[in-house]
Amino acid sequence: MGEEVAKTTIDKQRFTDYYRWLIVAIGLLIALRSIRSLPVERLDLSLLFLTAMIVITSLRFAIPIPRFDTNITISDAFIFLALLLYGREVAVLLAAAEGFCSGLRISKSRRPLTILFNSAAMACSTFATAIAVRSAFGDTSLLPDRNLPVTITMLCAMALVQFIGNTGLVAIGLALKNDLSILEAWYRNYLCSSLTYFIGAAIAGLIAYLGHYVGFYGLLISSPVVLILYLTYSKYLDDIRTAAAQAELAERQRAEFERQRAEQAERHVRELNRYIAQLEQTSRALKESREHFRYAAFHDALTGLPNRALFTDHVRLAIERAKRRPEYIFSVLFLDLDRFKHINDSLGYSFGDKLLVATARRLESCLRQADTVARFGGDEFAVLLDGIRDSSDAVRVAEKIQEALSAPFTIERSEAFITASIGIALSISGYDHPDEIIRDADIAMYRAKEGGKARYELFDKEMHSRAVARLKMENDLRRAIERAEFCLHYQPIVELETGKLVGFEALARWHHPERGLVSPAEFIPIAEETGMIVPIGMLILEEACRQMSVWQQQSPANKQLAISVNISSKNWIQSDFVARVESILARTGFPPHCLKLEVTESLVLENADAATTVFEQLRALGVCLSIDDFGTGYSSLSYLHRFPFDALKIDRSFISNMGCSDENIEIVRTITRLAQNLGMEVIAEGIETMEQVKILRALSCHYGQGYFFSKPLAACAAEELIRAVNSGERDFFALNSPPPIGSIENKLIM
Ligand SMILES: Nc1nc2c(ncn2[C@@H]2O[C@@H]3COP(=O)(O)O[C@H]4[C@@H](O)[C@H](n5cnc6c(=O)[nH]c(N)nc65)O[C@@H]4COP(=O)(O)O[C@H]3[C@H]2O)c(=O)[nH]1
Repeated sequence: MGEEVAKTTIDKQRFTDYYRWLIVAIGLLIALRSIRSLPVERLDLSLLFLTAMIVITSLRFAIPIPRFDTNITISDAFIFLALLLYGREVAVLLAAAEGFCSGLRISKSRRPLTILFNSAAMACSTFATAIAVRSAFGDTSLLPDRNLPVTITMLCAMALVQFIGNTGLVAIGLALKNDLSILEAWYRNYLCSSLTYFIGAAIAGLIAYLGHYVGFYGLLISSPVVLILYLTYSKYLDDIRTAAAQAELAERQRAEFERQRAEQAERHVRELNRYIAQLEQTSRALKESREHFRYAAFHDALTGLPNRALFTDHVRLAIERAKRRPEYIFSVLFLDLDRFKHINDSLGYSFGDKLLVATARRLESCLRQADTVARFGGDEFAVLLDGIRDSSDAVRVAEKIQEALSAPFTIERSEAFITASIGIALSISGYDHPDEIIRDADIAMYRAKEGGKARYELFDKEMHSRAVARLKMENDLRRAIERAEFCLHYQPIVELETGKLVGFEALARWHHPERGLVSPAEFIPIAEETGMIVPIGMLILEEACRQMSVWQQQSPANKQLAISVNISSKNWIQSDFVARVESILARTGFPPHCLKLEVTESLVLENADAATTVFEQLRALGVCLSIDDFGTGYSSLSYLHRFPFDALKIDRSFISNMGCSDENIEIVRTITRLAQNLGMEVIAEGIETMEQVKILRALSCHYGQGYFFSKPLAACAAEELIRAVNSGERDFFALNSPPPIGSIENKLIM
């Protein structure tokens, strides 16, 4: 391929050279002919000057035309002048000379053929011009005699033929060399140079005309003016060139500036795009986190169920709908898993969490799409049944839930069984606020718990009244602590063998301003639930120790009287409980070994770890510990040896039933033996008959308390009892001896 191109190029060059040699040959012939016909008689000094001018100007001077790729060569003008003044032969020879000299000037390669071709082309074109002008206008030297339009036409014709002839010959050479059409080569390279020919012809015409009037020397004298004009024009061109260069430089600088600005703008756009991308990413992340937070704010993290806030919102919408459409009924079910704490304690919190998640899924499976199940926290769930017909629909769902939960849960290869207590509240009661219906469902759920758990209860107005009453009691209880409305009653504890008074059990009473004495069975559970038992328990303990200390000091016979005080687990799990007991003993001066703290077995088991530590510390103080209501718990016997108990109180239910069956007697016997084997004292509670005393004696039970000996007595009555026992006026086994009735209330100042 490369070789082919090279061959083609060589061929073209060869053809171009042939052509040039042809023109050189023609030009030579024309030149020879012109020499032969040269009008020697007309050769003068002016012609010599003209020849010198042509040689000098064609060698040296060419005036470039700004914006056009061509020059005005003054030598053209001198050739035209020679034609006008001396005729064809002189003009042809001078043209050949001019072509040769300008060839030397123009040709960069200085190739002889190029220089000769240039010379020959000038000779040929001048020859043709001379013939054409002569044919059209006759003798050219007659110029001054002609009128102006003819002169101008002739000069134009002269310029045109010379232009076409000269540029045409050169264009053919270029076309051959560059493989172009002649017209295209001519058009591209020489069209714009036509101007130089016309200007040359005009200058020649002008000089010839002036020469006619001022003569050769006049022209010679005026030539400095021409030179000045030339130099001025040349200077003018230099200025233009300088200005153009400056403009070009400015343009380049501007272009460079524009380029830099464009680059900067592009950089800015890129940076902006980057920022936009970052912003979009940040905005996406913010949106995601907003969604996440929104979800987290309204959902339970463990089960993914709606939380209380979202559930309340759904209930609010249901209430509004119920107000708009009276026939619309909805229901709220409040669920609490029974004994879930035991599952957590025994199988661990992680297991408990998984069980809650599984429970959530089972609850969902029991409901329709329109219903909402939420987790309120812990083991509490709530269900909103949307659009039901009546209470039977809600009951059916509650039963369905209980049935679904009754199937065993298999988690981590362990099986767990749970039940739920469910409270149901219906919208027909007319609610204004979501909290009200949720509260009522909660109340009903508590009722279900009280009723034995694993059941449901429908909320009714009576429950509400009870709840309101309970709330009132809570408030009253708070006030009771501030106003010290509590007092203690004391129930004697008797040695069964001898009938000797060994001590008392302190039992709290609340002296309510409106209701009179309130039983502890009523207010202690509320105090425990609300935490108010903590301050109440410590007040009672202090008062019991203070009172017993007073009685002990009244008589030497009383020195060994002990006091048993019920202590709630909420009290003894307080970190400073032991320290507080110690300070009470110090304040009241009561001997620690006469203080017996009674704890309930079920509460001990629920807090087994804390119990072990606290009980050992209490034992270290010298305080005795009794386990109360023994036998009512579910794992009574197994844990007895784990804790440092000094005494065991057999629950009243076993004692009162002893007369009914031998079985109960056997139970009491077993408990008594077990306690004695473990080195513990045994106290029977709730002795009401002599027969029970006899049985208990036969079973070797040490101590007893109950209405048979005395009801709990107010402090002054108990004091009277002590005095009567000490004086022998009172014998606990003498059935007819009048018991001091504990009707006198003793208001404590706490
Ligand atoms: N039917 C019958 N009842 C008898 C007989 N003998 C005694 N009782 C009653 O049985 C309860 C014995 O107290 P408890 O088992 O510790 O049971 C107590 C105890 O668990 C709790 N409690 C009483 N006072 C306090 C206290 O100060 N602190 C704490 N945490 N709980 C207390 O309240 C429960 C009830 O106390 P009370 O109403 O005083 O009821 C007392 C007492 O009056 C009897 O022969 N027959």
